[in-house]
Amino acid sequence: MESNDQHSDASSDKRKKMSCGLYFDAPKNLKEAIEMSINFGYHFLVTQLTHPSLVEDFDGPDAAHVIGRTDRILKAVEWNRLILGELSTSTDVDSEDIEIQKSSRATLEQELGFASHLGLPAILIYLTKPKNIQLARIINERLVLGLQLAVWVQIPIVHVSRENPMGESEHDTWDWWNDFRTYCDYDKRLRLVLEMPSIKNCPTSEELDRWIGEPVKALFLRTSQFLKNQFGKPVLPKSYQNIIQRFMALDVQYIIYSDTEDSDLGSYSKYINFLGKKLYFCNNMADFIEGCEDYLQNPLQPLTEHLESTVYEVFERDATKYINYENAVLRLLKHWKEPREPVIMVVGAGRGPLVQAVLDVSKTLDLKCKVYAIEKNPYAMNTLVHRNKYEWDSQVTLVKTDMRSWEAPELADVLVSELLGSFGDNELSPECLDGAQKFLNPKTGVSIPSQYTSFIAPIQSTKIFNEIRDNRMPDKTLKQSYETPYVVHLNNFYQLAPPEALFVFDHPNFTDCPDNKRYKSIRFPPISKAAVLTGFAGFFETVLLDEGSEEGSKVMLSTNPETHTPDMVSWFPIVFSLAVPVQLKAGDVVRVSFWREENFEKVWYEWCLESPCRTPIMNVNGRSYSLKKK
Ligand SMILES: C[S@@+](CC[C@H](N)C(=O)[O-])C[C@H]1O[C@@H](n2cnc3c(N)ncnc32)[C@H](O)[C@@H]1O
Repeated sequence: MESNDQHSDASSDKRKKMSCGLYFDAPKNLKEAIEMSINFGYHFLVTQLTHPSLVEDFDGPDAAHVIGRTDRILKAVEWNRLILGELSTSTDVDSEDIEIQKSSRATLEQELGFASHLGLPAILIYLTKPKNIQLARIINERLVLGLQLAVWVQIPIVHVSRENPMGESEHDTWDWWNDFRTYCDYDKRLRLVLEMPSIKNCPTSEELDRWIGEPVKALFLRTSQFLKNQFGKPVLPKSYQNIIQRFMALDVQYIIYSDTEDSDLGSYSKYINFLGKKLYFCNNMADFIEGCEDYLQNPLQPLTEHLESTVYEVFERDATKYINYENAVLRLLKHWKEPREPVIMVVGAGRGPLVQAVLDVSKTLDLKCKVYAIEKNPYAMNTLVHRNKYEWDSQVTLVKTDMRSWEAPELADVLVSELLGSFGDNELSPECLDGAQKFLNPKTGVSIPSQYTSFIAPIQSTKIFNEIRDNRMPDKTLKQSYETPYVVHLNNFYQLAPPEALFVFDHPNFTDCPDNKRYKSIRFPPISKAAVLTGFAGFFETVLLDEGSEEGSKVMLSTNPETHTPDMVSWFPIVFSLAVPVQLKAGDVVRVSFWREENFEKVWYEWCLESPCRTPIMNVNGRSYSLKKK
């Protein structure tokens, strides 16, 4: 059983990760129960720590000291790896009855102590009603005092009243969970176990989206929820498969609870494994991005740091990106009518993929071009020199310089660049291209790209919030960590509204003094479900070439989820966090202000929430994060 956050298991293979646990009701012989479960293909066992049947053999004065079964029945490593300890379901620390409250608290505290004594990786508790504040206080106290194990919180995935129409009132079980984890300060040791609903009450796609933004650790399935195929083997109905497919991205585990007569429990774990492989292979992007999920990366500082070989290699694996660039250059040069060779300058050439794209177009059109490659990174320049000699027949003029200070020998007809970060302008493409445009023909010169726009969307991701809180860099305070944007392949998150356009940059920008400062206040549509706002995800769209207003006249790249370029993997979103999560009710309006600021040495963003509450402005004067211009 994996109890802790494991974002760092970057090389793990999801195909092997359909980890299944078997729920075993108070087995008399725990050792045998484990052996049987393992033989059936399960990885862990869920069972009670204490149970009346486990202590009934004792009487006399010693009986008062019996808590549960003896720890010597298993080795420490077995307790630690194989047992998820279910706490008593008969306790109710939130009871109205003071006596029940008191005795429940005593039992709960004893069980928590016993679970720690046994060295279990995790315990399982249930939320069965809306009010769990006493339970939250006790668990939170343990967490704050340094509880070593994870707390799995089991809850029905859909409203109780939908499962039981005779229920007294409408409850959203997400609210129970949200209250509970909020009282526990979003502690990352709290993980969710979601009970699969009855088939007629499957959650809506939007309800699922919100659960996907939660730290879901396991799905709880009853054997009665399986159908039998023509060979008598268990299979899940399509609607359950669809739910499982959504949660596979979170690497969830599965707990099987036997509520039927079927003794072949091995066929259930086998089926779940089969399903894992089947659903995994439906996701053709999985291999490319696996291991990066929800992992915080610092955005690149392209002007002050030289990119490394591995980074260039990752860019170059993204065929889609270069096919689109090649297409843009091809569509532009197709119309070349001048009686001279077009001058094409690739600025920020890296190891040369865009130079290659230009040379390929030249060959396709049988149009000789004069090609320059401008690059400031001496190590990338070394690669360009080799490629020019051995692959490009020395046709390319290489210039090792900062494009902003280059005195070009002639004007370019086309400037080709890819200086875009996850937020479009956040790797200083505007500043670099404004500096380079002095060697672009002012009348007819074209920049590829000609425009880019950043987009933002409000998100809920307590996972990212906790990653920032718990893994901050030693040289940063907590405040600085929240004020730093991170590049993240978002996985465990819920987007609360569609992305809205933020800052637009056009190239070339032949004004006297290009101004790349920006300010915009964005009001998102009212949110449809209660949620927790933890920050904003940033994306971009870029127009590589714009040939007019007709449909299909633009060559685009996009990371905006609404218009994402299919199969393009070069950019993950950027995340701007808030310093504290903000609770939102259905219908609340999120309004945010964003600034792009600059001075002579750096560029930075500031942001703050205006609605439904106001927050202090983050990253004032780029105090925690900025992009250096030199
Ligand atoms: C995002 S990489 C793209 C590289 C390459 N075009 C590709 O697609 O693989 C940007 C490149 O631009 C270079 N660069 C950034 N700013 C520059 C500047 N002001 N002058 C010259 N090169 C620059 C960086 O060193 C880096 O190699």
